[in-house]
Amino acid sequence: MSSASLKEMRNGGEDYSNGHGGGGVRDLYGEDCATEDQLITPWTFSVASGCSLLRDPRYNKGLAFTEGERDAHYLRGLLPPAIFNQELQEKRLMHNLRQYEVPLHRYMAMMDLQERNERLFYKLLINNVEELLPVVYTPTVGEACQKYGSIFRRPQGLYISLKEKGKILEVLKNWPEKSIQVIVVTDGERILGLGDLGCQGMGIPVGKLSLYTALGGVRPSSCLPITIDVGTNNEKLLNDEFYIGLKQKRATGQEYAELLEEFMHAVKQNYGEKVLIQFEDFANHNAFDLLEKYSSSHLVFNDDIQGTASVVLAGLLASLKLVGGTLVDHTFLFLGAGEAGTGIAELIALEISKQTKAPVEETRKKIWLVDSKGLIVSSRLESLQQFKKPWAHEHEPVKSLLDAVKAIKPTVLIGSSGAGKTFTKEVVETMASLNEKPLILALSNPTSQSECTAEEAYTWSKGKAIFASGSPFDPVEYEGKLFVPGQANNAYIFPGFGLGLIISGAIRVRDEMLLAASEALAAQVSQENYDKGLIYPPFSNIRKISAHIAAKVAAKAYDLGLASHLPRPKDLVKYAESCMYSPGYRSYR
Ligand SMILES: O=C([O-])CC(=O)C(=O)O
Ligand SMILES: [Mg+2]
Repeated sequence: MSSASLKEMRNGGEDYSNGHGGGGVRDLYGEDCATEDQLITPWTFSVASGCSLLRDPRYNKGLAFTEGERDAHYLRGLLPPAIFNQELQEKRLMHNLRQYEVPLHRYMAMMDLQERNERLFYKLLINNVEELLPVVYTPTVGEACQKYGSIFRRPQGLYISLKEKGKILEVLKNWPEKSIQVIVVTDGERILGLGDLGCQGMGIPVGKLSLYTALGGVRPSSCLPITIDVGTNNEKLLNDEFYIGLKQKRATGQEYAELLEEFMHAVKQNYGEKVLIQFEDFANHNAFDLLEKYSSSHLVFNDDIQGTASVVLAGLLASLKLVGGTLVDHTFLFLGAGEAGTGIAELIALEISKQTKAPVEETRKKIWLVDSKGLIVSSRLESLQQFKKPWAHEHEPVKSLLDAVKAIKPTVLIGSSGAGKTFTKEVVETMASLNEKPLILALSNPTSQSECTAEEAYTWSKGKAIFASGSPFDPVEYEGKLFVPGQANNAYIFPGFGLGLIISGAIRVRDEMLLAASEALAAQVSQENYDKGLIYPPFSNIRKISAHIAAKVAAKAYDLGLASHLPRPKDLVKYAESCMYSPGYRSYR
């Protein structure tokens, strides 16, 4: 197939095919935010090329190429005669997907689609979000990471290993897209509640970024998934001949810190100050340090600490409509004092402090955490890791969760330990005996690590519990009544949060922005949702929800003087909506 050059460019645009294989129909995104309409004409040029156009997922439309496009782009004979519109393609693919009974097969079919026809992939994901979220994201993505070595086909992100030390800037330049707005990076040490999956953690940044696009409307071309490979301590992977990562124990200490430092520096040098770096699924011992170290010099966000905190706070604020009172009337008990547990605890304390004007040192006293050694109390202070110290309140030692529930008498019980089946029948029954409407959140992912199932929460509490979980559960019928569990997953927050940072050109993340995001999400829960006992709105409305979250986050960035995109748009919700990527096909004629 010959490749004839047929450029129609205005404004002296440049060829973004960047020497990594060319051809196809290319478009230029010059602006940080441009609507789809703006993107169609003056910025489009084409390099007619049949086969390479069909093989370029960003521009391929498969059977949806029109007669005219087939003529203009040398596609004649490369496709069967039928022409399908995108709706028919969507219908066909959804039909095919539903034939697979094994969730991992659905995941693989979706990944194939993403690599074949990106717009169709996003069309499916956006229009069938409730059905497909569990496929491309939690829980199936967890299994995909566990088996990533054997299902690996094409690299979907950048791999930066110890071998690239000293060359990270060059590695970043190998990525074909130049205008990056969001990076999700993991070092694979704590993938969901599944532990150290090393280099195979790549499924997580890929999955999170596909939600940035589908749920938050961030353009796919400006998203970059990265896995940092410093080895793994997972013996099974080290002994697996199909393992795709470095076969060595994890580098730690200075060696680790130096690689991360080089990475952070290279990212800023290559993409500037406004690129958002989302840390994902790092182990506790690195997550807190990295966030603290880089939050004053980079635009960084830790999804497991801050995103989870924001989504849980939103659920708590919304739940007050069902249980009454204000936040300060509640007592909180956590099982798990890692990133999620302490992150959520701190954000609750900040919100109570904001509402009551009491200092945060005081408001923390309503919040108790249990870790693997029992209740965190002041007599343990010396031996506690730094991030647990603020939660060491005066109390006698308590060993088990059940005893802690009995001693503290919480109104809200939150599981964030990554360990499944830890909310036992006795724990749930005790919560129900102490409270008219106990709030029980089983946040650990994927489903196998959930502290209890939705069915257990409802039956053991005799229908009294208000329940939400990190991984999705189906509705449960108990004594003739249907209970619909909520999904307290950070996927509600990070896409809209990131969009808010992008549209305002924010240069730093602040806690006030997280509080704003929580309040925005809570405000999206409708009376109809409350009537069903829900404390989160359905994911089917997520794009609208994300626009509202983005608007509140952007507003905060402007208020705090951290926004670099001036002037401030008048209607931030409308502006956020206008910036969102939409996956409809564009005409190449
Ligand atoms: O990925 C998810 O479903 C939520 C999350 O960040 C985690 O569990 O680490
Ligand atoms: Mg995570």
